[in-house]
Amino acid sequence: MSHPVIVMAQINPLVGDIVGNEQLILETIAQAKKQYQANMVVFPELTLTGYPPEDLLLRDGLYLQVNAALIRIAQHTQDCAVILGAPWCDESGQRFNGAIWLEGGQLVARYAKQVLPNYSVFDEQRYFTSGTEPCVVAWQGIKVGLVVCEDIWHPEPIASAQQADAQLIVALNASPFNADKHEDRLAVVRARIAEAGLPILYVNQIGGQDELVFDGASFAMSAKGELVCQADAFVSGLYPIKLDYNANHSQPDLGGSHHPLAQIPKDEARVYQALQLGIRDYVLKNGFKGVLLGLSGGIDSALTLALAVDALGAERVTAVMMPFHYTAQMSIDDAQEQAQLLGVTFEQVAIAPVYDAFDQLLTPILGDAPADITAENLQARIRGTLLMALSNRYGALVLATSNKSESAVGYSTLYGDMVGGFSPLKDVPKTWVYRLARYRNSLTEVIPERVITRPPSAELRPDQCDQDSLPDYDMLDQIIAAYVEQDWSPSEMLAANLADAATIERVVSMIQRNEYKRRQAAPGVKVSIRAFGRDRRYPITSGYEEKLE
Ligand SMILES: Nc1ncnc2c1ncn2[C@@H]1O[C@H](COP(=O)(O)OP(=O)(O)OC[C@H]2O[C@@H]([n+]3cccc(C(=O)O)c3)[C@H](O)[C@@H]2O)[C@@H](O)[C@H]1O
Ligand SMILES: Nc1ncnc2c1ncn2[C@@H]1O[C@H](COP(=O)(O)OP(=O)(O)OP(=O)(O)O)[C@@H](O)[C@H]1O
Ligand SMILES: NC(=O)CC[C@H](N)C(=O)O
Repeated sequence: MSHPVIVMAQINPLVGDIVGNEQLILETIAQAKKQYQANMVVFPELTLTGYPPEDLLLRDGLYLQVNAALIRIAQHTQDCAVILGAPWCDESGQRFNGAIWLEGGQLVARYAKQVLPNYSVFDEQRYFTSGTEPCVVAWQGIKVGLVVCEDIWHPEPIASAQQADAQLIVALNASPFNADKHEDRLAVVRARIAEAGLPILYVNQIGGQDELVFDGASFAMSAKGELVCQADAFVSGLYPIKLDYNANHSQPDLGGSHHPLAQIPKDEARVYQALQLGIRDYVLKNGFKGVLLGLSGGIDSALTLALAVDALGAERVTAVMMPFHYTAQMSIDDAQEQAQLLGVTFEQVAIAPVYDAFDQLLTPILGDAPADITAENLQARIRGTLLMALSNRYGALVLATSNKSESAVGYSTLYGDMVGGFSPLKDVPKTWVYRLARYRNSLTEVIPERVITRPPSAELRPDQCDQDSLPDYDMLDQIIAAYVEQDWSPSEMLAANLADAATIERVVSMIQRNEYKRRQAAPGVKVSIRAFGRDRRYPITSGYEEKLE
């Protein structure tokens, strides 16, 4: 008996572009047939709309486009089954998150996702009704059960497919990245295999979508829980797997793939590549020619620049140094050196004339007050205005450089260094900014060593240093992780010795007070278990306080 070939299609759809996604699906089917003689091609969750389509799911027109595309795609399934993700809407207006089986030119079966995630970044109960039935299809002498993403994180959907005689589980996923997610997925699929004893094919999408990045890293596990195929992370690709039958043909299993098991990057490399893909897809999918950013000689803008160049190529990146009286010569030198090392266009615009003009206009109103936060923020806002002017003229997106530590405590200027369309380091704590900078330099040195070793400063007043206003970053990041990601109380932080009582209370209060700034901040890639943005929804106007008991 021949061994049917199943191809996992790890692709990068564009949310809302149903015609473009149909084209990508058709090209992928053609390639899977030609290159691997595929008998089945499996795509990720909501392939046709991309994930997450959010309120596009509320538009009637979306379903018309999806249905028309399905009819056209079915024409290409005469000799090969195609399983893809698409939403549907029934006569009563209920919407379902579907896995669609196309074969022999027709729609053979349609499965409705049973477990709809509604936590963290997910909002599926806003749109979809849960399915209640398994969907098991006879194919090439075996029975194949379909599930969709969150289904696999719970025992019941696979148990019900098994009761309906499924012998192989095919899971369509849109599973967003966080630093631990790959291991979590392997563990969850192993747990399902331990319960059901069925082989599982896990197909994930890749690509950036606003605040999410999908890492792919699709895989297949045999009924014994062995990894028989591991796709690469962060790239599109086709991964063929042979279906093996044993002697009596009753117990099919997933056999080998000629594709060697991919190495999934770890630690800093993993986070760096996620950020790189998130930047690339945000910029290109939104139609920008390139990016620009203020390069200050500090570590945040240095890492942002390195990421941008790795994501887009040096020719699409411009760095702008905008010195003022408080800018040290070494900042200018280091910025220039980094721009040269990376081969990006480097512009210099001194901001003193603009600052003086503002000062002249404001003095009659404000008087001769000593330079305070007003003067500091003015410098940041002049820089923001200049960057936006360049953006308008060149069609380049401005990258903001704030990190997660700064966003947490509001250590950035509204309409100043917070300007920008995308904020790559938004979910990267300052301590990780250093780790990622060192990691990038371990590949090739693109960030001057002094940028990494000198104490961080906003250079908005003479001899300013971040640690004049903030606790040490090691301590600050521990408090932020405990409060924002782990939901610890101040008392728990004190008991764990994260800092002294006054520091804990001060940082917690700063995090609470600065929701208004975060709500106006540009989006950025989620890489942690809880990012600011959709993943953490707090009121801006709030009287809630949390103090030490
Ligand atoms: N609840 C609320 N809802 C809406 N808006 C609210 C608000 N509370 C204040 N505001 C507005 O926000 C203003 C205060 O915010 P903003 O003008 O940004 O100013 P502010 O937060 O007072 O100061 C900026 C801070 O960021 C630091 N910084 C700036 C630039 C770069 C860096 C760096 O190292 O990366 C650090 C700087 O040293 C300073 O500590 C208020 O004047 C008010 O207009
Ligand atoms: N002299 C400058 N020229 C160009 N851009 C600047 C300048 N000063 C500040 N900026 C912009 O404002 C952002 C915030 O400034 P800040 O000094 O906090 O960041 P940084 O210099 O990158 O890192 P660090 O906080 O470690 O010094 C910078 O990342 C940069 O984009
Ligand atoms: N699209 C989904 O259902 C995703 C939920 C799932 N737990 C994941 O993140 O992998």
